[in-house]
Amino acid sequence: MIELRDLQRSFGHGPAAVHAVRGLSLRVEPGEVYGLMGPNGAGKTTALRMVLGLLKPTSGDAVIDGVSVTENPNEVKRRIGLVSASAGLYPWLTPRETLRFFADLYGVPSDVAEARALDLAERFGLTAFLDRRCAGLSTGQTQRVNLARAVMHRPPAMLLDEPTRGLDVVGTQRVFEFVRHLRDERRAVILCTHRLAEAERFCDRFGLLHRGTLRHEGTLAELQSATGRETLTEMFVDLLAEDEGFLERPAKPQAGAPT
Ligand SMILES: Nc1ncnc2c1ncn2[C@@H]1O[C@H](COP(=O)(O)OP(=O)(O)OP(=O)(O)O)[C@@H](O)[C@H]1O
Repeated sequence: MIELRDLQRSFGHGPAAVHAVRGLSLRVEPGEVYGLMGPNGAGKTTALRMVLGLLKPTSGDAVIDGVSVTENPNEVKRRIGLVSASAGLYPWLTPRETLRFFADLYGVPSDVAEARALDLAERFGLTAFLDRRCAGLSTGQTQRVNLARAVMHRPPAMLLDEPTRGLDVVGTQRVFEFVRHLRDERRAVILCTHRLAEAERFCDRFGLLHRGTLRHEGTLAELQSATGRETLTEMFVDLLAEDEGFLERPAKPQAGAPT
């Protein structure tokens, strides 16, 4: 289970301070895919970096599978798998070496790691290039290695930050199948993506983050009823229009008003 407890993070001090995350609390149960959605600059990556133990919260905490990130960041790292568009691979390693390297890093015994690497290579279609250097892999092949790498240590929690960035339709489809698989394996998943239509289909629940604050939370049906909008795209446009006032939006339908 992933639990964020009143997480806050500011950068800088005084009037110039950026309050990137302002009191974020949420819970993701095993087997649940939670879409943490928000426009650019909403605070998603900052929140994920705190959950991962890469950035110290100004206040608050995140608890992964019962372990507090502020008290025990190294134990938390063992319990989380990260897939990120910006995570590169070591170019001089092969995919097989990459999987073994990460297994080692997380303390997976080497005989288990060998069998697991072969199993994941099969599942993610890496077999044909398992012993080629990562430097020569395409974006799609690199992403497949990244997906396999993230689950080598079988973490109960998964964070996916823009996992489809730069991928074609087939690559995108593969990522969403991976998400479905993670749910079937009862992992707790947080997914951040700007692919709103896909997120609508694949996430069980959503948190709409704007300027560091969770503005709406719930299933798609709950969000639709809270916002009066049909799609996540329309909900996003409303959030942005609130700030910038430059978009002319049709008024939300009033309850009971003639249509
Ligand atoms: N190291 C930093 N120093 C100063 N400001 C930062 C730092 N990291 C993030 N910010 C600011 O915090 C705010 C939230 O950024 P963050 O990257 O978390 O947003 P995001 O929701 O992930 O956006 P995107 O969808 O564009 O990736 C932004 O205003 C950003 O400029």
